[in-house]
Amino acid sequence: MSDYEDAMDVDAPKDVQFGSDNAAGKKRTVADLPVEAQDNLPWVEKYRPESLDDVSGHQDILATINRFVEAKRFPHLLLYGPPGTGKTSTVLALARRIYGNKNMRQMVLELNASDDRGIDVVREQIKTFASTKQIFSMAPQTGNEGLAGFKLIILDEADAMTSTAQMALRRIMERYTANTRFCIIANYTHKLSPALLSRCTRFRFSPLKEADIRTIVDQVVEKEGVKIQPEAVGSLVTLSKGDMRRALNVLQACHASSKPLPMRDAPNAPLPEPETITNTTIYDCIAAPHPSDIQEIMTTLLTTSDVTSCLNTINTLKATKGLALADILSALADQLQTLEVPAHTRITWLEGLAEIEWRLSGGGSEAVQTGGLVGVVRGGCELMGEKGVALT
Ligand SMILES: Nc1ncnc2c1ncn2[C@@H]1O[C@H](COP(=O)(O)OP(=O)(O)OP(=O)(O)O)[C@@H](O)[C@H]1O
Repeated sequence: MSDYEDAMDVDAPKDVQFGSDNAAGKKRTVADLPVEAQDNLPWVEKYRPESLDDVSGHQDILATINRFVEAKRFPHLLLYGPPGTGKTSTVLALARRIYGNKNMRQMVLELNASDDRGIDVVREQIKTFASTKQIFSMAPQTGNEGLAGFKLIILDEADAMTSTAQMALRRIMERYTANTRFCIIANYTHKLSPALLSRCTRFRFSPLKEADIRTIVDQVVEKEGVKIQPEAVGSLVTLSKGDMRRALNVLQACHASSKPLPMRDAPNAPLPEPETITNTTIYDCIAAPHPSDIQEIMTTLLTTSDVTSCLNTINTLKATKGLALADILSALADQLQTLEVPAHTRITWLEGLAEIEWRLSGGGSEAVQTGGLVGVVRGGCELMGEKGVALT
């Protein structure tokens, strides 16, 4: 059944499925699922914010959206920004606030534009949904009756839509503005047509601040009884680079791998305590180079003028720890930034590292670019002459 049919098919009996509805039309939430089913859910779904208040960070955006709801005036919305920052969660929480769980099913059409991105989807599914009149009286308890008179179409990953589909969409947006609002979600605005952009109020979801990720991670750690060292939480938060989905997925993977498996010959024997998650567990799970490895590479590059031995150090670490040059490059760039060096050395490093990253992303050879990395860092050091760098 398509998303559109799913959204319109009020009486269809449903199996227990996250986000689906039961026969009475009540939207199922995570809390309605049996405890066992909840345990099997990915934590990103289990802890997806239910209400706008549960969304972490983005205070200004949430305040503006709340004002729209209170004023009962709603423009078409465009939410854009990097993955895992809460765009979809915010729109779903907003829809829940306007319609309540019960009516969401009839009033919201959620399409993932990267699945159904052709012209047919825009012409048929959206058009039919947008043009049908709402035949339900809205639940008065939401307090948003003025807003609840229109339908909401959520177009996730809209930057994957073809340009023809985007052209068709802008006509549809105009034609059905009387009873429909669009929420367009995208990672990159440059892939959306300017005509579409000008019809929406835009909100940029920037990468989440470390404190905002930590708040949710701490809550999940407590609720799930995760055994994790405080410094490992710090590393997880930093390595997530503003992506909450990444933080929760890594935490769940580390937690799963820290749990002992039942013994084959004594399956009912009580299980030993799970191992505590450490910094190393986190770095291994993310496959990020450990800080001590980066320190070793940096010390060698800055203090050894023999290029061959620099190359050997990096290649040995890459082979024994399974590190990728791209990961070494970004971690090393972060570390080099912190050093006090003359401007011309810094410029050489910044330009050179950016060049290597660009060549790697274009498919450049790891071996050749590893040599390039050594050349760039050593070249910057040579510019300093005898003085060298003071390493702490
Ligand atoms: N700001 C946030 N507050 C609380 N949880 C969040 C937040 N952002 C992301 N999450 C968590 O990460 C998961 C993924 O978030 P969501 O789908 O909203 O991201 P997105 O920005 O729409 O990403 P994408 O661009 O990849 O679709 C959510 O289920 C939720 O658990």
